[in-house]
Amino acid sequence: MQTAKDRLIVALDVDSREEALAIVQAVGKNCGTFKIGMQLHNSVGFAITEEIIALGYPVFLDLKFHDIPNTVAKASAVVTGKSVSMFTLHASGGKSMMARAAEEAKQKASTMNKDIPLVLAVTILTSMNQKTLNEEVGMDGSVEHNVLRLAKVAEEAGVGGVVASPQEISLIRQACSENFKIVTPGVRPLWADANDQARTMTPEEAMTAGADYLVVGRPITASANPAESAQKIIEEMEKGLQQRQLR
Ligand SMILES: O=C(O)c1cc(=O)[nH]c(=O)n1[C@@H]1O[C@H](COP(=O)(O)O)[C@@H](O)[C@H]1O
Repeated sequence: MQTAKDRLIVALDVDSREEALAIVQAVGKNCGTFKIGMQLHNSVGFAITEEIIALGYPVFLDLKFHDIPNTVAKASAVVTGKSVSMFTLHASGGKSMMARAAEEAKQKASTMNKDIPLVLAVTILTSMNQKTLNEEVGMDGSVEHNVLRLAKVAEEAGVGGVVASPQEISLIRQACSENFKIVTPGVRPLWADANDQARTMTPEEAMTAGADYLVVGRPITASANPAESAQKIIEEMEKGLQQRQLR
């Protein structure tokens, strides 16, 4: 059974190896996985993923692939070859793109005799609200309707889970199978700024609602004491897990 700590993913949204390793050193004991996104990866390349894995931490490589199926499938094999534990693609790339990526990750992991990474489909970014989605992106309907629709397509395509806001967890849980993973950014303790996140919940609320993993960046990495902030978040997550077990 995974503890609250195992379920906390800390986003290393910084520019350099040194800044990333300083966070790893500060909060390594207080989280389960480190997420490397386009900022850090595009600054220093795969070296930092390899270094953090070599230190013994699982890495979630969040490059949000969105391209034609063949390109995304081949990129999925590349990141699987780097032994990442999770990686992302955009659900809006379509079913065939997601299916090819999941298949390629499976095959690559099998040739390397390694665990298959958790392939995660990003539904609707947590920074988006209804107005942006409808008027700028041009998707009709509510955010919830679109998240649910994309989550169902992702599950049909054979990926392992989705990235969505905590506000959509219960809807996804009702519509998708129990072992389909839900990873939620947009998590904000009451003591932290929302920044550019639009659809948020507290760590306790997100865990109560049924999230498998929470992604937290700035409330930890930009705080005066990252280890203490991570520990406070874990305690809030524990309360949520207890609520969930009581249901
Ligand atoms: O795929 C993601 O991880 C992601 C999807 C999404 O919808 N919203 C979102 O915030 N994220 C990522 O989650 C992290 C959130 O960071 P903070 O807002 O600083 O907690 C960032 O690294 C984002 O890239």
